[in-house]
Amino acid sequence: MQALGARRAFLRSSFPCSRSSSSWKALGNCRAPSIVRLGRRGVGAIRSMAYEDDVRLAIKAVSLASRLCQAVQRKLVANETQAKADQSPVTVADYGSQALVSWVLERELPPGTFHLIAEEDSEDLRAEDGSEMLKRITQLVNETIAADGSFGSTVLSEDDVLTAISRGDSPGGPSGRYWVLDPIDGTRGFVRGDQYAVALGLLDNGEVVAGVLGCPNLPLASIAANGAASDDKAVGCVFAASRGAGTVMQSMDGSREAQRVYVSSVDDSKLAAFCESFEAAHSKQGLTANIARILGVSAPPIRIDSQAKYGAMARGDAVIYLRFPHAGYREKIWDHAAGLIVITEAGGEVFDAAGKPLDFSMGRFLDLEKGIIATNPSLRSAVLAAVQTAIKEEESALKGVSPL
Ligand SMILES: Nc1ncnc2c1ncn2[C@@H]1O[C@H](COP(=O)(O)O)[C@@H](O)[C@H]1OP(=O)(O)O
Ligand SMILES: [Mg+2]
Ligand SMILES: [Mg+2]
Ligand SMILES: [Mg+2]
Repeated sequence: MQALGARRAFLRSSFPCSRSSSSWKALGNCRAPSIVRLGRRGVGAIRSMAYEDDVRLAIKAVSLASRLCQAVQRKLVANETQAKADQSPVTVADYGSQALVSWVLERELPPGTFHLIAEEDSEDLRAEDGSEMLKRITQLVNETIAADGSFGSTVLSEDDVLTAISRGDSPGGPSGRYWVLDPIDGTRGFVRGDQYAVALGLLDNGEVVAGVLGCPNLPLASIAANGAASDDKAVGCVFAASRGAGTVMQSMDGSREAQRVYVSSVDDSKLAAFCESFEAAHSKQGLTANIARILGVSAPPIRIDSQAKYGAMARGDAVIYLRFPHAGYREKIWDHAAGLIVITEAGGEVFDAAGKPLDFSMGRFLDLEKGIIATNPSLRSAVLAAVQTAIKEEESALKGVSPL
């Protein structure tokens, strides 16, 4: 286990420009552009410094895991995907990503301080018919570590991989520090060859204080609400945020400078594009169409898998995010922790259908009223009112009575 000094040295070697800076400029890019504005001073700046090393470490872990996912997505084969008990898919990349992030965090954090709440568990891999998959995952993890080059000649055994994955079983709760991981958010998008995200958040006493979203397939250029394609075809974004320090976006391959991003300031709902799940099975697209109608939104929905939506919204591609799972679905904290802080530190607000903030202090699940909504402060009341009207209309239609 490493001392804090050694840990700092590792972080500096991972992010060569971080030597002297305590600002967001240090996040993986030497030449920060003029649009990187720190803006906040005093308490905000002090608070942001509290999580600076955590964010840097999270970026390192998420970037490594994203590389593993990219390698798998390029040549995804059918026997690398399984169905879980709830019929959702899981791939070697979900497991590999979780193993890598867990292993890196455990290795770099001070002894005894690492607690992880993550989506996957190792049960199926420990079963007899999981052994081929475990072998493949271990190979992928070791190839990714070797290609990165910053961990010496480390080679993980199958047992190391199982241990790293199993570490994600923390129950969470209202006190203490917990890392929260969705190793691949949007596995259906990943398998389809579309959008997905590696989502890593940090909870401190039940509140999200930092988050990093790796979105390997998200275009660096904004997604136009009218569907028009940009000339800039580069993809691969990392969004990073921590309390009081704002949200930055940088390119995954490090070729472009980090820039501070902000949610849209559009305050006329008729001009506000909204984003939602690509999968109709994940969110009620009929309900969201009705919310859009009430708000007078004319642009078609921007449909993207995963928390990549939160990243896209944080930089202003869409002004509203609407998520209304079908009856019986329970939201998990790893599906929203990183995305929430990426949006809020970019100036947005995230709340449920009762207008309440999301509560991350209750363990692995979110207990909320009927849906998740994000928008900017100017549109909050109008969007919430439209959501509540549309839900009433839906309930009345189900009961077969008029809402009036
Ligand atoms: N039946 C379901 N309803 C809602 N969300 C689901 C359902 N099944 C899986 N999910 C999760 O929804 C998220 C995808 O979000 P979106 O619909 O916005 O793309 C993922 O976190 C996905 O889990 P997973 O992380 O396993 O992919
Ligand atoms: Mg899943
Ligand atoms: Mg998910
Ligand atoms: Mg997942």
